[in-house]
Amino acid sequence: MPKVYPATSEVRSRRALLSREGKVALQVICKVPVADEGFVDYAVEIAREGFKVWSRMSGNERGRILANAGKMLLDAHPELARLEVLDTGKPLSESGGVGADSVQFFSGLASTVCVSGSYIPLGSKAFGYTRREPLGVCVGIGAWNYPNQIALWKSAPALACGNSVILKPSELTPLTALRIAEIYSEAGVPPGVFNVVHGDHTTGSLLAGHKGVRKVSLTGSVPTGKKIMERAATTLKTISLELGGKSPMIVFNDANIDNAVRGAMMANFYCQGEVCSNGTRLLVQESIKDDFMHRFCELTNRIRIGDPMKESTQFGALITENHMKKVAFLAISLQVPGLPSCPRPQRRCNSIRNGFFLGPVIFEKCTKDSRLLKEEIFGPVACVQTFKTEEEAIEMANGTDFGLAAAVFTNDIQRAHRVVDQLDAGTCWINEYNLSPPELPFGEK
Ligand SMILES: NC(=O)c1ccc[n+]([C@@H]2O[C@H](COP(=O)([O-])OP(=O)(O)OC[C@H]3O[C@@H](n4cnc5c(N)ncnc54)[C@H](O)[C@@H]3O)[C@@H](O)[C@H]2O)c1
Repeated sequence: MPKVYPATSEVRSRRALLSREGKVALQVICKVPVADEGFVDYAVEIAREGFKVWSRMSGNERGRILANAGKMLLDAHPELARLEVLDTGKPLSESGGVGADSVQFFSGLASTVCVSGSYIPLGSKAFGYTRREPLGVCVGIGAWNYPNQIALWKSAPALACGNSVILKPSELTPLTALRIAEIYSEAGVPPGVFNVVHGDHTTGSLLAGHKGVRKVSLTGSVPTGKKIMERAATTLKTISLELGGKSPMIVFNDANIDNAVRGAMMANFYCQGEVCSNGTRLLVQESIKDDFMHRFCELTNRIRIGDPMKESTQFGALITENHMKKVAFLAISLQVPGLPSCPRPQRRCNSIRNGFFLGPVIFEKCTKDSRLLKEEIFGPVACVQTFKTEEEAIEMANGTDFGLAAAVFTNDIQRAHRVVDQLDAGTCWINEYNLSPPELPFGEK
């Protein structure tokens, strides 16, 4: 059952919304309580009780309940998508049922991979065996860009393996987690097994350091990852960190250029560029650069920016005013010298008053030591560089501290795998970008 805690202080979720008439309004859409130390203790206690029940059930029973939840989450997709738009400002067309497929996938593994161990014969007189056992209370701490997906990607495998979960969504996007908790509960997940605790970094820090918690999984920034690592070390708990990115997308001159441009659009402007794995460093072979840029700018100029609740909108608002200012600052003031190659959509954004809108920007003259190429911007800013040889492309691609993702676009299958083999990145795509089904692992190397 979702727990409701009395408020000690409040986080206000403030959003710029475009109404159906196209008018813009800044409004408070909800207030959520911030869990303090007492509430965190309470949540952990409840989750420990839930764990006793859930971990004793067979994998098959857990799988059946999770399969129910997966189906109910899919059915609730329109409602969850609208909540996600309210939470994030991203367009409805991109707020799809991401995450429900993960619950369905892990429901199928609950009675097999999640619980099975191995049998090891030790001669005629003995044998040994290994068991996969649930850890206990697992905490998920989420970022604001994909609240629905993060809640489900974190909870589905943990629940399938018999753990109980406390989810702390980002303080900027509190809405979907509560609806997800209701759906889990209606699907048959026992009380105390999936719990939502709201709050900011103080609540996250309390959870990360809590002695009753066995594991913390964070999706967030590198600085937060370091802090959680420190806090978790005080009680020697296991952690998983899904952090930031500055990923390369390499386009060779034998690639299908239309497909590569489609990939570059997905890798930079989907979800207003607020995607950790985005290919924001576009490395294009010199001989096709003009053709690539022409088609890339043409498609970028056609992006439909506007009311995120409209089905036809492709590009919504950034998460907060502060984030918009940070993205704009990095994008505009750090590019020296030269103007962006494709600033036209910016003019459309300027005509939308009061919203946190920032149109897509493409820079094609990025200098090697520019901060634009080094720091995660987490907004709709693409940086194009050129290379001459395969070796040069690999060296440029690996010139980052963030080894999250990468992609290679080429029609030469041998080259594709040869280059991927040398890329220092967790997820590598070939002639694709940001494809992340639940069957595949996702994340850092
Ligand atoms: N690799 C991935 O899968 C992935 C996916 C989405 C977003 N991200 C990354 O997330 C970042 C953007 O999200 P954000 O701004 O919400 O990140 P953030 O690090 O500011 O916050 C993430 C979460 O951590 C909590 N938090 C902050 N400080 C904390 C602390 N000291 N102790 C415990 N919890 C704390 C926040 O309340 C929030 O819930 C980007 O860097 C992006 O690349 C990564």
